[in-house]
Amino acid sequence: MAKILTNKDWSLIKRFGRYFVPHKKWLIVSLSSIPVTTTASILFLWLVERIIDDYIVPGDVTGLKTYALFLAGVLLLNLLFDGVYSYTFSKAGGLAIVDMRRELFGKAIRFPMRYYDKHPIGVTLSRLTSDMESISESFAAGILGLLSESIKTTALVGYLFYLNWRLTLVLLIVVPLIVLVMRYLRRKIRAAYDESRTSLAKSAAYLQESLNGMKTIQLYNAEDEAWNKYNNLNQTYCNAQNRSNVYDSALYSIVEGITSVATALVLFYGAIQVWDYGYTMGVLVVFITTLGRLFIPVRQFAQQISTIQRALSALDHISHLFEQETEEVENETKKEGSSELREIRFENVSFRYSEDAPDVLKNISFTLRKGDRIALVGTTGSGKSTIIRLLTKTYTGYRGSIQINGRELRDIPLAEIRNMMALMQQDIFMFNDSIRFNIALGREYLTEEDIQKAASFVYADHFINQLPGKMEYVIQDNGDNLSKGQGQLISFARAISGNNELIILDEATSAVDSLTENYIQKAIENIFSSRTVIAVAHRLSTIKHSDQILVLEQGRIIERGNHDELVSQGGKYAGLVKTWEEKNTDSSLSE
Ligand SMILES: Nc1ncnc2c1ncn2[C@@H]1O[C@H](COP(=O)(O)OP(=O)(O)OP(=O)(O)O)[C@@H](O)[C@H]1O
Repeated sequence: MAKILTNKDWSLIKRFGRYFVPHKKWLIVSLSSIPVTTTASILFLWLVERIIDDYIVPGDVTGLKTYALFLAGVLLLNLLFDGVYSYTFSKAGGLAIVDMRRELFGKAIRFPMRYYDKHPIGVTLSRLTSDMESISESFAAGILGLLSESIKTTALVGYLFYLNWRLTLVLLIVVPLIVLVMRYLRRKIRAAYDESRTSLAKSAAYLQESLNGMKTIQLYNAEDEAWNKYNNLNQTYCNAQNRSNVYDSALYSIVEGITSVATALVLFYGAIQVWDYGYTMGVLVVFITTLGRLFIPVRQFAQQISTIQRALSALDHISHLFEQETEEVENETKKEGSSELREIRFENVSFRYSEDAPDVLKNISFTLRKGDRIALVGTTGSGKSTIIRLLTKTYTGYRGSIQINGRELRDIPLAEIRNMMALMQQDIFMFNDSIRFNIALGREYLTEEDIQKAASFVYADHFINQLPGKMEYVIQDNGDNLSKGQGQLISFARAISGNNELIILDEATSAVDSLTENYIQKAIENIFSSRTVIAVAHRLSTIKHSDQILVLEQGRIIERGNHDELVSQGGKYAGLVKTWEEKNTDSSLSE
């Protein structure tokens, strides 16, 4: 087996072997049954030889009956312990895989945002589902059989040596040939499996993306393009899978052929030995019986090699996920209340999303004190959201300095930051659960009163009270059964309920009906009058309520001041306001 598995495979096995440690009692029971089944197999051969030579050939029927009963007992014992072995081994494997899956999901929910920027969700999904499935199947079908069969085979070969070493050598002539074939095909099988796992993950990613965007696909009549793309990805997967099937079958057939040759050789050479050297019929029958039994594991081994290769390929993919660094984990992430905030200071902050990308923020400096309201205004892509992402530590790696209460942001634990601020997002994610759940979002310290208060503070109670079931109303499909404005009000209630000092408002640009718009404006006024706010603002009313407006263009702050100051300066901001006043059709200040 050492030649069949590479060093990398062994290190993968060692690395994931630790998941078996907590379930070792099942492994111990399982492994202890191997000596019993191995002894029973040899005992079986010995009994067959005795029955033939001592009772069948001389015609002793009474002794034959006793030995036949003995033989049946040995077979029964073998069956029983084989059962114990499979059950306990699968049990240990199943438990280890559940642990592995749990740990991997635990990691996946802490991957930094930049991980999900670069890796489609579907790929991670496929690692967590089909790769895990494949490890679990391979474990049950592959390693399970391989382990006990290799021990039994070794013991059987030892016994055959003891019976007739010449005949055993004839039998073993074919072994190097089998190993060579296995080594050659192993590489091919592994490559095909790697390709098939990768293409499966890609097609799962596309499937997930198109199911998410199904409404858009249908609205834009893009069904054919989506179908063709999925079909191509699926075809690539199918081809890779076919290739691995071809190698699988080739391996199986070649080993089958080689074992047939070995059987013929043993029969021929064995018969000569019986005639020329006076070996008993019993020994020959034992050899022929064992031949079948001996090559069953070898044939199985050939098959198991592919199952194991599939598992190793899946393990390899999964290990990349395990190696992925996660965000800082702190116990107090869900701590009640907020950390105190006195001042946030950006000094000459520049940032780019990756090494080879251009700076999207250039020398940004501003100060926000407790109680201040700052509005970030600017054209699309000017860097407003990026400032928010840096402040919330969603992205790290900025140049310059960002200080909160005099401490550098990169040195402040993530949990402390998250306790200090709450984000009201444009694209809020809604879970398929009640409105109550979607506001509280698992923060156990929030009481029913906190949730109700938060809803009424942001004027969400008006529409919630009209829904069937009120707070129990179940939100579906990421908010499809709510209007955009209602979704925003829930996002406000979600953010405000945590009592965090700083509210970060990423104002939505989508137009809502005038009644909801009215509630949204009043909610923002309420938030502005009670908290420290930094807002990516699009509504003129929001901007006018701010103490300081930062106008951004291509990653730089080009103007700063309050509404009146900026209007009187007659610059970019004044132009934006003028355009808005001329249009005067809606309240958005976006270009
Ligand atoms: N995850 C990302 N990876 C790489 N580049 C990004 C990423 N997010 C944003 N950018 C780029 O950074 C620049 C600033 O984007 P940002 O989202 O901060 O703009 P914005 O002012 O908030 O725009 P909008 O008003 O449209 O939301 C843009 O050029 C954008 O393409």
